[in-house]
Amino acid sequence: MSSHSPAPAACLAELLAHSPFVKAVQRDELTCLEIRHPQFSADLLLQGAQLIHYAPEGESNWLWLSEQAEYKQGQSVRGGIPVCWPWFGNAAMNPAAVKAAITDPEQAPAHGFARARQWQLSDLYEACDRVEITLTLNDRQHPQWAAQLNVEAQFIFRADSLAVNVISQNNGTEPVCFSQALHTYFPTDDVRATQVLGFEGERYIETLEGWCEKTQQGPVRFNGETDRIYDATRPLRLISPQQRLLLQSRGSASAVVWNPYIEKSLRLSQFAADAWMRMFCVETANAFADVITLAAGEKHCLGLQLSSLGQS
Ligand SMILES: O=P(O)(O)OC[C@H]1O[C@@H](O)[C@H](O)[C@@H](O)[C@@H]1O
Repeated sequence: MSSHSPAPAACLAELLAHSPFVKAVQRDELTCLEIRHPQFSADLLLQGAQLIHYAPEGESNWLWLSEQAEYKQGQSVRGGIPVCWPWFGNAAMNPAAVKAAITDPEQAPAHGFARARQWQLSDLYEACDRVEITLTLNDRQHPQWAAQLNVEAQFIFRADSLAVNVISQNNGTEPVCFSQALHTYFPTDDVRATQVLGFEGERYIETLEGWCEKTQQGPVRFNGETDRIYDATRPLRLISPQQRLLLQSRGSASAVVWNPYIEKSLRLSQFAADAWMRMFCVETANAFADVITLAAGEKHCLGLQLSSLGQS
């Protein structure tokens, strides 16, 4: 069973009417593609190309989604996998080569503009063992962004794994430098009993201590506010009390590990005061020194794959 469908936005509902596994539903102001396959389920928002749910059949969501999540146009939903593009984090803290394409880094929104924009369904493939969806961002103009980059996001859902790829292509005539991240939120029963393995011995930037450089000793644990940019050279194992996942990346040499802990939680939107206990972010990135420069016509793929490590 399979179907290949180029899907212009105008006929989204019509094309999905023939889909065995995918339908478009409204979540308040946002359109969500609900994927209900016999082997897995997923919910993908067209705004931001933001995946907010993926679960193999019989399992709970592998992604954390805030119970206070709001589905409003122009604001990223708290949870899932926001796509930060074409700059990561505070624009002003990016290297000069990235800031060269940002008109006024002091005024630019955090994490770029793609996460708050409407993307379009451009390809859909459905089979007995997987669903593949490609979303394209057609509206790539922003007052703060002076470069010409195309971008699409591919999602490959299977019974036992999830893959997400963000493919950027320079369609201008000059080289473009940019940063980005797949800002994945993971659930945990208790972040204080959660570990991230695979950064041992790696250098990281401690953004909470004046962006100083440190070296990771042992697993990453969460005992306070955490906001670090790691060199990432190996697959990561995310070990929480109820879930053990393997996170593999491609086209990325950096990863951001984030938990707001108690005080910063109070300042976050769509975030309960105690939600810091139930989530952590490990973001597959091109950030800090690991930025991407594309010559005219060149492409780059930033990707992640999540699979289960089984029970301990
Ligand atoms: O609230 P936002 O804009 O989604 O950002 C959440 C967090 O995203 C992380 O990537 C940053 O390292 C944090 O500093 C930031 O607080």
